[in-house]
Amino acid sequence: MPDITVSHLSHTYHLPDGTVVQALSDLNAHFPAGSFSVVVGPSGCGKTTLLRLLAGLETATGGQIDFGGPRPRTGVMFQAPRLLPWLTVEENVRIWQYGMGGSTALAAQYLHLFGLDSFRKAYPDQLSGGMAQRVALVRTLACQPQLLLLDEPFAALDYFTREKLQDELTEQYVRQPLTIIFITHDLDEALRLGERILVLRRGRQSGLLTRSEPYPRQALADRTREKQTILQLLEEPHET
Ligand SMILES: Nc1ncnc2c1ncn2[C@@H]1O[C@H](COP(=O)(O)OP(=O)(O)OP(=O)(O)O)[C@@H](O)[C@H]1O
Repeated sequence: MPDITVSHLSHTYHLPDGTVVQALSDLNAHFPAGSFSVVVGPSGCGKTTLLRLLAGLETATGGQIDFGGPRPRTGVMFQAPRLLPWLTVEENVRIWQYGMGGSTALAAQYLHLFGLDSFRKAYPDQLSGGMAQRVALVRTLACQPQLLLLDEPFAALDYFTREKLQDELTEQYVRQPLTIIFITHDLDEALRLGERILVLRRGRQSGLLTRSEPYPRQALADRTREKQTILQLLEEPHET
């Protein structure tokens, strides 16, 4: 899969009272093929809008996204698992694969890898929040995406479950060719996951950090200096 290049991307929303909201404003960004990028920034800076545009769920009002060819096979995951309550765990994974490729064997393989064998026949309301989100991740991966877009997928989870899922995600990332773009407002999560950390402020990129530390990364490593850099990027007037 080729690199993804975002050029002069803008997006505006129009509220019913006529107010125009500039969610993204002349954003330029580069997502190399096979890299793990994290987009971090405060609430309202345009993170979800960027992800929705990358996913093709909305059309940008300006600028372009160049996928270097046809749009890659894309998996999207949100903060809520959005499982279908009338289907079992296994059926939730299988129905997602419909039209996207992926076999029963692959579904079973991912359920096994993520420790969900004994919950295959369970229904979503029989799962904990962490387990439901793990199913959502399995469901996305079992479609063999080339591009994985994740919008704060672990934000609602407790600390320990979040760390476990972060490690499980990086384990998959290391195992298979995958371009990941992960949205978060949590600096610890950004530093734990990202090889490239794109700092977004008021709809524009205000900085980019790169990290080469191998996975799995220590959860409690001292990252004060990097956090300070990101916080400065969020404070200073941006120049891109
Ligand atoms: N459907 C919409 N209609 C109108 N305004 C919207 C819509 N979606 C987002 N916005 C506005 O666009 C701006 C960017 O929103 P977006 O959800 O992309 O930010 P975000 O960084 O993901 O925020 P959060 O971290 O709170 O989810 C915000 O001012 C938001 O209020």
